[in-house]
Amino acid sequence: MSLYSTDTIFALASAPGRGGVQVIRLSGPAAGTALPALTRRPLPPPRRATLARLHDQAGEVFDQALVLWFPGPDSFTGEDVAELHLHGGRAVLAAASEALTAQGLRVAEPGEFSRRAFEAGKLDLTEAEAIADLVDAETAAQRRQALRQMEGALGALYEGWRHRLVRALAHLEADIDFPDEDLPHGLAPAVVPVLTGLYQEIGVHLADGHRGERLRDGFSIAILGAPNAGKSSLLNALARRDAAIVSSTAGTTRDVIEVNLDLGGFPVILADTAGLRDAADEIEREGIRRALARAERADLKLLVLDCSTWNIGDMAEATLALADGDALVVLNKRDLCTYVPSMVAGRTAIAVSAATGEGLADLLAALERIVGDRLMPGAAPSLTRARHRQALEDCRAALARALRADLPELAAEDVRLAARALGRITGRVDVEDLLDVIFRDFCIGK
Ligand SMILES: Nc1nc2c(ncn2[C@@H]2O[C@H](COP(=O)(O)OP(=O)(O)OP(=O)(O)O)[C@@H](O)[C@H]2O)c(=O)[nH]1
Repeated sequence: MSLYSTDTIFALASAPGRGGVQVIRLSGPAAGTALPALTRRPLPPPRRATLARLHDQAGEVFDQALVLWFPGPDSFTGEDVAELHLHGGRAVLAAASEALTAQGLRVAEPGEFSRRAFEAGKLDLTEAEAIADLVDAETAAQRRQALRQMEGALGALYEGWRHRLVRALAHLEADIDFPDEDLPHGLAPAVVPVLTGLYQEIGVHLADGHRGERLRDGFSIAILGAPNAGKSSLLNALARRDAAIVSSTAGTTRDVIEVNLDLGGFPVILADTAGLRDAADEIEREGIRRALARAERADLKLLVLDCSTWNIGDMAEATLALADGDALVVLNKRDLCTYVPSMVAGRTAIAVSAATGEGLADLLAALERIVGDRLMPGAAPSLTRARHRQALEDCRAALARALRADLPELAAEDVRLAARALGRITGRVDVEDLLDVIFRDFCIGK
């Protein structure tokens, strides 16, 4: 249980500042007395918005507001909860905070409402994480993913797997503990297909190209190329603002400059980098080192070549060396070229002019397609955090050990570890349900 679970907490649930309405949420055992103390009236009927005048300690009315009462356990936190829908403004907020503090309520810690909801069993950890993701979502695809997770899709997938494991474990343990009992035959062998099946399913879930994590964090694209190819101009044109400095002096960009884009609902982080060449200047060399490091981490590289000066001999070798599977070739300055090749080094090239805007729509469409293919959610919910991935990898490693184990006792221990690893994702790590399964399925000892 939380350290503070007997405290009654309150916090501003809406964004601070001036506005039509601001919402203060209260949760805890004293919510049911704090609300009548403010309204000087009995509690309103549950879950019904009621207009009330709110009073401070001295009896002065500080606002006329809508109040709501959510008695526990049917509330977000599972505790008694009240909401004050006040007029938005600093003085009203200050008066409400003072009145609540005077009644012994305290300001909530960050995330404390969700934490209480988790502790009351109202949410699992994946759902709590999804609330944070929904609030942070900046694009439509991020919002959809967060909502799906908040509605429990990811938690249900992992809980489903955990239940299968717990069941398998119950079978294994029953075989170990009660070898002479009147149990169905061949229990332990029956466990093998369950473990192999789960091992494979988790493997497929993990091999998703990190789409859920990418969608949450943003798909990263690094713009690379020789100095003066027009990388900064391209970034500015795609971002529709002057984020990076453009100049005819080669070697202008020294550090990595990032802008966020929304490409067809998918979040993209576009990074401009220093032009690649053998630089004499120490700062420029550091810029190039950073450019290469950024390219290494990028999900996609845009190799920008100046089509007016370009020929294969001139092209910086480093640029070509970077042209691995995740690269798109862009021929810039097409306004200066009479001939624009459609292929470069065996790759399709997209010709654009960052100066006139020509070809940018084609480039954006190509990027949108690539990003969409890589991030589009599948039928099953995607894992969204490195924490989930780590736990699933631990689970899979434990399953592999269990399948290789010589003794049922050793197999059982690894299956237990595998189930715990899954439990870490949702926050359900209890073994009570294991006992439930044993007694329900086998009626051992009646
Ligand atoms: N005509 C024409 N000029 C362009 C185009 N794109 C960029 N330029 C010019 O090319 C020069 C270099 O542009 P930048 O965007 O600074 O090039 P960069 O690749 O970022 O250069 P570094 O920072 O040195 O690596 C500038 O004078 C731009 O105005 C284009 O499509 N057409």
